[in-house]
Amino acid sequence: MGQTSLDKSKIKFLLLEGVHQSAVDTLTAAGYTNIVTHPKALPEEQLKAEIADAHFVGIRSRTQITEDVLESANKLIAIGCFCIGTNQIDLSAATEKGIVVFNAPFSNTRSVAELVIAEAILLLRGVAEKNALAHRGVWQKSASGSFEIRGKQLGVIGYGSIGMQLGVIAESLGMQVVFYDVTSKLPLGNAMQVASLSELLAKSDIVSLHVPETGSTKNMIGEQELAQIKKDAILINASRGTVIDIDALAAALESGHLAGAAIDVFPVEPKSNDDEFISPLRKFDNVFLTPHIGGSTMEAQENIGLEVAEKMARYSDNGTSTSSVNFPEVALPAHTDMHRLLHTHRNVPGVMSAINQVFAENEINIRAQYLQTTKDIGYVVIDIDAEYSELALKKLNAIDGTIRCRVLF
Ligand SMILES: NC(=O)c1ccc[n+]([C@@H]2O[C@H](COP(=O)([O-])OP(=O)(O)OC[C@H]3O[C@@H](n4cnc5c(N)ncnc54)[C@H](O)[C@@H]3O)[C@@H](O)[C@H]2O)c1
Ligand SMILES: O=C(O)[C@H](O)COP(=O)(O)O
Repeated sequence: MGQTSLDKSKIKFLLLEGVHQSAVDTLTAAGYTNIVTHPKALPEEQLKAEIADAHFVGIRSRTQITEDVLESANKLIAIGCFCIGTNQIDLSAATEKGIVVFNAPFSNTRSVAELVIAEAILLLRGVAEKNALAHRGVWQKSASGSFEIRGKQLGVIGYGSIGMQLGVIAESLGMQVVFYDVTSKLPLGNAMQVASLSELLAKSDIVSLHVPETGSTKNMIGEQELAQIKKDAILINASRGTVIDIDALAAALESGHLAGAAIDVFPVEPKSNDDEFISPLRKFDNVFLTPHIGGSTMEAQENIGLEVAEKMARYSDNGTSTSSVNFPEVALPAHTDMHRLLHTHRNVPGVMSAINQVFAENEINIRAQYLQTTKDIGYVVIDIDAEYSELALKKLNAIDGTIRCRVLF
């Protein structure tokens, strides 16, 4: 592990929302000791106060990192999302400030897929409703409306990591899988891509959503789409709450058009476990309502803790930004005996030439240089001899277009 210009004990990691102990252990093993943890998301004002002197923040899906919050985070160099979704962060504001965002793109994939399969089986057997009735003393032994999952058609909307994993498990249970995605995807097993959302909705016995929260997915299942779903089909959403128009879903359940639903994510979710969960779906016995637990298994949380903490420690130690969701990706070797300058800048003509001029004009030999760019920003890493790093840092910071520059040694 490389050393950082700031003593490791002074680099503050703020970990929120009960991030798994494996994250703390990983950071501690990497030599970081200033780790502040909170079991819950913080109210906005407290978040602003605590993030003010943090170099790294670790969150899950509840903490909203808005532009306003980032205004208070002047020392922040990276955000670790200990989950898949990154929609809770204003990514363009973070990028503008040169803050790298990491997530765990695969660690809870299996957990979500397993939950969806379990819900699909139980909904096809009417277990949600029969269980609720039994708790109220009603004995409803009947085969009517109960079906095996074998031979049924599963429609997956969003055939990414979770959608694909779900499709594979579903096929192993004898289901047929169709999927709809905005990009062409290699179908795993015998799955088949359909050309339109309408086609998928009209064909499927079970419709399951696995898209990210974006402008294009907002309310993608509304009144019109619900009407296109086969009568007596079931709908599952463990992606993001904004994807379904929840009032339209309540109406489709009220009318009996759908046989049931399983919803794990909601347009508005309680801020903490102490707050009441309010939803028009609460009255339906044939609907599984779960508190955003698709990825909440011990296995997933431990793996996520390890994965994201490693990414943050590596970025802190040597500048590696591999698998960041908003930054040019640079995988860096160790920089033994050298000082390493990390320069983030707007990707406009002239910046790289101004950077290289600093070294030419001051007769500083570049021992190694790594550059990656995205459309908007460039990330250049330059290794030089130790004696020049203070001067170079000052000069690089003065270049027009610089977002941020730091030095590691
Ligand atoms: N409930 C939970 O606890 C939980 C856990 C993990 C992930 N999630 C959510 O699940 C989402 C999906 O996770 P993933 O790992 O499979 O993501 P992914 O990025 O691997 O896959 C998403 C897929 O959706 C497709 N897509 C995007 N916009 C679309 C649109 N408008 N129509 C159709 N397809 C579209 C993409 O092309 C991609 O194939 C995450 O973004 C996250 O919000 C929820
Ligand atoms: O994006 C995700 O991975 C899920 O929504 C899980 O979020 P959580 O860590 O808040 O459970």
